[in-house]
Amino acid sequence: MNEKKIVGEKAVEFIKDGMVVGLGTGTTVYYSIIKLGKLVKEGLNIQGIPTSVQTEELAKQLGIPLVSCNEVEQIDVAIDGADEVNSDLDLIKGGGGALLREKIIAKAANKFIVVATPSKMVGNLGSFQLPVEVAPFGVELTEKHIRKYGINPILRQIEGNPYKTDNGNYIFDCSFPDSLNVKELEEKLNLIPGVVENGLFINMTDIVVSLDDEKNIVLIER
Ligand SMILES: O=C(CO)[C@H](O)[C@H](O)COP(=O)(O)O
Repeated sequence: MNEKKIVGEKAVEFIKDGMVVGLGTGTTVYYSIIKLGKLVKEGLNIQGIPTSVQTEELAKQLGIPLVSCNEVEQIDVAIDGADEVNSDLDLIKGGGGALLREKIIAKAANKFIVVATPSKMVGNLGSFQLPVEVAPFGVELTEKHIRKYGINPILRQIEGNPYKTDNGNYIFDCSFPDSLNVKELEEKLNLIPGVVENGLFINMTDIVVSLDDEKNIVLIER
């Protein structure tokens, strides 16, 4: 049973003809995008807004018409994955490094749908290290400010070099103590000069598509 495929494809039922659709990034929403590509070939008329270069390339291969977020009046629905989802439907995202574009699109969407296998559902956010996107300029100063909150930031590396996002920035993967309130943490991090965005998505999710203990599809609404 491919859980990612099941939840990914289910979310596509929310997409109707004529919609502008935010296309998330990752291995779960991948199945939503593949399904959308099939439906487009069968005549579904949508415009997609990709949240990463990786998703843009996939959508192009599948023939999904794309549009820039600056060219549309509104985004009807955005579908995306998550690294963690708590019972308030707050999220940690950014494991794939696309958190900035994902958050811009999720915030702009009339409906934000998260596709999450049961392994992503947690009691408290924070077992997954929180991705924080930072400007390369002054990165060591930014790191010192992040540490002041009791957070332990580790610069994401790829082949011995700092990982670079699609926006040319770096990412700190941050472990933080349970005592920190995630709603406050989201705001505090973004007040630090040099922090571009963080992967806490608070009060943004409308629906989570997941599976229950019997592996039935469940729609959890906020
Ligand atoms: O936030 C993300 C990318 O920045 C992804 O949505 C998140 O990492 C989940 O990915 P996957 O579905 O592959 O587990």
